This record gives sequence, C-alpha cells and structure tokens, in this order.
Amino acid sequence: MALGWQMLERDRGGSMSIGAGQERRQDAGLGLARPSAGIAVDLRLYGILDTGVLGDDAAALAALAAEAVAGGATLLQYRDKDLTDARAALARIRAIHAAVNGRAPLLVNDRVDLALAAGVEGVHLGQSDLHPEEARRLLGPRAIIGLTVKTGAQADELYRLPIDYACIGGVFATASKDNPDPPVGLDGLQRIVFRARLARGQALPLGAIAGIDASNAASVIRAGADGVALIGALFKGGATEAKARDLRARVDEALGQRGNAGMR
Ligand SMILES: Cc1ncc(COP(=O)(O)OP(=O)(O)O)c(N)n1
Ligand SMILES: Cc1ncsc1CCOP(=O)(O)O
Ligand SMILES: [Mg+2]
Repeated sequence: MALGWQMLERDRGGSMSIGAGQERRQDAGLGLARPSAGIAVDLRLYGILDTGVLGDDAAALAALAAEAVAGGATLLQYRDKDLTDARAALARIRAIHAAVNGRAPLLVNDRVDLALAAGVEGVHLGQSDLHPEEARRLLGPRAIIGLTVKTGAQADELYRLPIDYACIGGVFATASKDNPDPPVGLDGLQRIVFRARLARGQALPLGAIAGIDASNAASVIRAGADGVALIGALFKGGATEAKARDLRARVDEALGQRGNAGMR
C-alpha cells in the first residue's frame, strides 16, 4: 500500500520524514532515480496560492490555504512570480505553513532557497528552473520535488530525475499565467501520461494543470492524471472550502471509476 501523508512522521529536526527503510537512493553508476524509494505524494487536489492572482496579503493567503485543506486539498504551493522582496515572501510562506499546520505539504514554486529558509516540505520546479539534481542536493532526500512536464520528450527524461511527482500541462487555456504555452488538451495529456508511465512506471504521481475546474476535472483524471492542480477554480471568488470539497469529490469519484485511489 502506498504511504499516505498522514503516515509521514516529523523527525527531530522538524522537517518531514518517512519511516525507516524508505530513504531515497540513487542507482550507483546509472544515475537512475529509484521511483520506489521516493516519498509518496498525494496529488489529488493541489492548490496553488499565486500572489499575482490572489494578492500578497499574508493573512488572506493563509486563510485561503486553511480553507483549501479543510475542504480536502492534499498539496499546496506558494507561487510568486514577482518576487522583489524575499523577506516579505518568506513571511507569507511561513504564515501559510503555520495555517496549514501539517495537514498537507506546502511547496514553494521555483525557489529552493525560500523553501529551505521557511522549512517547508519541498519545491516545484519547471524545465528552466534549478535542475532537480541540484535541488535534491540542496534539500536532501526527504524533501518533495515536483517538476513541470509539457512535452513527450520531457516525459521521456523522467526515468533519471530525482523527483517525487510530475505535473503535466498546460492542459486547457488559463487566465492565471502570463504567456502560457499552447494547451495540449486531453489528447495531449493522455499522450504525455503514456510516455511518463513508460519512463517511470506507475509509481510516479502525475498531476495536470491549467484551466481545470469542476466541469473538466473528471475528464483530466480519466485521461490518466492522478490529480489536478488549480489556482482560479479553487481560490478565486470565495467559498474555497466548498469548492475544494466539490473538486475533491469529483477527483475521487473519477479515480474510483478508474480503479485506484489516487495515491501511488
Ligand atoms: C503544479 C505545478 N505545475 C506546473 C507549474 C508550472 O511551473 P513552471 O513551468 O516552472 O512555470 P511557473 O509556474 O514557474 O511560471 C507549477 N508552478 N505548478
Ligand atoms: C502555474 C501554471 N502553470 C501552467 S498553467 C498555470 C496556472 C493554472 O491556473 P488555473 O488553474 O487558474 O488555470
Ligand atoms: Mg517555475
């Protein structure tokens, strides 16, 4: 059975750890990341707290985070693409982390230094951010590292990267990101999932991102994703807890019809 987030334990240093025997290892010589040795990440409902979309008020972001986890969010990310004041960003990340209080892991987008400084559970990296090998070296074996995958060729590379999940997209058009790549659609998602599974087997959790909402979340799961990452449909316009509950139910139902519970 896959490890659930609830089964992770806090080590004495205060960072998240997993039980004995679950340490990440590298295959000597080949440089292959062993999928089975990584941390199990629950991608079912991944909420991204984007300061560009939601504003940069720390208390408001923390309240949104708390609502999301109360409604069933399984993973959160702090995304700040206008990071001119690192100290203020750190204060926001700490406020969000405190509000979540261990109920879901919190990752920082792009910035390994801020993730380390804030003592959160990991980072999300894109194809031109710090390389996952470098991030792993800095963050250690117990951090969660996620990677954006936009193409089949990028999916082919997953076999050798020390990451804990990949997120595929953009699937649909999004209003939350400047200059997004053209959407790959459900067909493109399915093709990239196929190649990611060839590269890394069934063990690597695969999320999907961009333009996902209550109307299309189930179709994204049916196309092969293990969960959905969202900004607008979860955090814009209020009622985040209720939206999270509804989205989580749709994802869980689609996963149930597919014959697994979303944890890998
Ligand atoms: C869960 C998740 N998936 C994809 C992204 C996009 O990452 P990236 O391609 O590095 O683009 P930016 O978000 O940094 O603009 C993400 N942040 N989170
Ligand atoms: C960060 C990111 N990366 C690709 S699309 C996107 C934004 C997704 O936001 P939304 O869920 O509102 O479409
Ligand atoms: Mg990035």
